[in-house]
Amino acid sequence: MYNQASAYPIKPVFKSNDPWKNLLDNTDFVKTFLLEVLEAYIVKQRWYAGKASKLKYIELAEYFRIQHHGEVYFGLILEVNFEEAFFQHYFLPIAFITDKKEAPQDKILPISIENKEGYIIDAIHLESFRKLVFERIATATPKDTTKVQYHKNPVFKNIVYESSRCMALEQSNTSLIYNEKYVLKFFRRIYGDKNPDYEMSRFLSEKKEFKNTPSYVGSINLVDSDAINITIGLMQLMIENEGDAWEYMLKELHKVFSNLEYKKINIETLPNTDLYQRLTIPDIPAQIIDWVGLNLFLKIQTLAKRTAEMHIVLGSEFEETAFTPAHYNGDYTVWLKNKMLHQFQNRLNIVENNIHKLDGLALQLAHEFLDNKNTIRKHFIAFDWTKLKGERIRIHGDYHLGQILIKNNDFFILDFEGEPESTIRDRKVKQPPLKDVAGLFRSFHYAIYATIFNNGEPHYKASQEALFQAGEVLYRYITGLFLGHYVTETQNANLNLGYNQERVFILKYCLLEKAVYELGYELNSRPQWAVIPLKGISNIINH
Ligand SMILES: Nc1ncnc2c1ncn2[C@@H]1O[C@H](COP(=O)(O)OP(=O)(O)O)[C@@H](O)[C@H]1O
Ligand SMILES: O=P(O)(O)O[C@H]1O[C@H](CO)[C@@H](O[C@H]2O[C@H](CO)[C@@H](O)[C@H](O)[C@H]2O)[C@H](O)[C@H]1O
Repeated sequence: MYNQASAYPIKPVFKSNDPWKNLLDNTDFVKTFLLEVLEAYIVKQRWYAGKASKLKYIELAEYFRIQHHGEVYFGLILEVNFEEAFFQHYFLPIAFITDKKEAPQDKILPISIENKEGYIIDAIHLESFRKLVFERIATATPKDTTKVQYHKNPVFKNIVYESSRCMALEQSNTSLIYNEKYVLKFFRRIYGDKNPDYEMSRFLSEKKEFKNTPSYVGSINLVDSDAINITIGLMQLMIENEGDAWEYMLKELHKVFSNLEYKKINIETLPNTDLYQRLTIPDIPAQIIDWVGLNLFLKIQTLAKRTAEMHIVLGSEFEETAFTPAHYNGDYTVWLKNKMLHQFQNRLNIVENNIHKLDGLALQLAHEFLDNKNTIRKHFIAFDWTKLKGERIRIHGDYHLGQILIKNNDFFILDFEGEPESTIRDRKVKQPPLKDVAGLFRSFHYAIYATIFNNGEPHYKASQEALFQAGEVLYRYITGLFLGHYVTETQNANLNLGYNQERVFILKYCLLEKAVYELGYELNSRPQWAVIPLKGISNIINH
């Protein structure tokens, strides 16, 4: 039998006399495959989101065939059950190959089928599978009523397969590039509903023709045994880009912090401004422009404009109820407070369980976080909808600099899947658009502190305290300028964000929420980064 601890054996671990196309009807095979192979395989995958929990067992929830003449692939929907009494679903397409050169990586299981020795592999590594999927989307008919439904935007006619490759990026799903022109994202973790990325992509690009997101090309949805529509794949036009806004920001900020010494700037005498004041470029003192450079401020202005345009489009629907704007009410408030308190309790627990991983400033700030738990809890409870007059709309939900591509000095917004930890229903709840703005502001804060922590002393001569001080001044001007443009744009388009005090209240509420969310994300996936949200939380509760 297969030993999970060892490397894959050379000899097939399973022999089947059934043909490949019937293999999943063989209950012995399914049992061995799930129990003895997939458990070991899945936990090593980049897209597996259950790493912080203890896997109990895997079940095959559903499977379907993707086939053409003699070519057969299986799409597996795996239900991963955890010791902590919850489950997650994953999509894994599989293929059988007899020539291992066909897929040098990611062999799941050596197997002998009808005396032919070979491997079961993740089908995305096989060109013939990628080609078949592409052709299915390219030739999709407007009304597909089969179990696996392929859809395409009618604008895309006569697309012929030329090439395909895996994107090979650090990402939570798996994206393929076709003809160097299209990106097909296979969702790995899947939910019993249409994926918000699919819904938002169709709404923004197909229905509203919003230009600053990749155009929707097509999709694959599975209609499961309960007639629920599950999104498996989303195809969009590829945006040839110069990198993402996170990389751009880190590069720019390194220059900005280097300028402190290069331009002999006295951090103590830098002019300052109030937090979350609406600014325009003429409001920014010459000394600050000289230090930071006008270019970065102009970029922030463009990003504010694109963000506002996205929200204006998302707030412009009057028919499709999934997108029509809503007002604050009691139900929303109960939902929000429950969610916040649950998330906060979970974060307290994560911090307590991981405090041994922290030292120095991070440890000090973690103690401050725990000591302030009542203050933070009160902040989350202090949400009084009767005082709020603005609108709630569908939002991006996980808006940060890593979700934005840069091309020709412009920004393109991607990945509308929503916050990874939220349930699929929660991700579709209409939220204040300022929640996205808060996501981005946290990202500016992250970029500033990542620059200080990553480059630190060897590069910058100033003390860490002085760098924090300069970083906070910079944060105030960047966010103020962003707000100035964002609020003006949305007001001109009659998107109601509420009155000034309301806007600042929502922004601060969402900033703390996001920083608390991030603390859990970092402690679970990269504890050395936890200092960044901890510093963010400290700044928010102390100002
Ligand atoms: N349409 C596109 N054009 C160009 N690059 C893209 C496109 N879609 C995704 N990418 C690249 O792939 C990365 C991951 O995409 P994303 O949708 O965020 O996937 P995930 O949900 O797996 O995080 C993006 O950060 C971007 O670099
Ligand atoms: O995988 P996703 O992109 O959906 O988002 C998760 O991972 C993000 C990190 O890649 C994480 O973002 C946090 O770190 C970013 C820098 O790496 C920073 O720009 C973001 O502001 C910060 O939230 C995100 O929170 C998490 O959901």
